[in-house]
Amino acid sequence: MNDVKLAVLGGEGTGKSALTVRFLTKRFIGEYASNFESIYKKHLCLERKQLNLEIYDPCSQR
Ligand SMILES: Nc1nc2c(ncn2[C@@H]2O[C@H](COP(=O)(O)OP(=O)(O)OP(=O)(O)O)[C@@H](O)[C@H]2O)c(=O)[nH]1
Repeated sequence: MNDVKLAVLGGEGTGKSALTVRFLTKRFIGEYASNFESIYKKHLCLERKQLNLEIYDPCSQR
């Protein structure tokens, strides 16, 4: 089992949360409460390897 940690980086309002949630749920959700950071965890199988994926989605500084 491999652990993979991923951070989503980008400018304010560029769609970091939308991209992350779409990857995890296959759905586009238009609006978020984006004033807090989130860590998502997902278990997946990629090329026959089991992965524990942790995705860090930071909130922009305002
Ligand atoms: N039409 C469209 N709108 C998008 C897309 N991705 C993001 N948006 C919109 O762009 C806005 C910002 O998206 P977020 O995912 O909140 O962006 P973010 O980078 O996480 O924002 P911060 O954390 O505030 O910096 C939201 O209103 C989304 O609905 C897309 O692929 N298409």
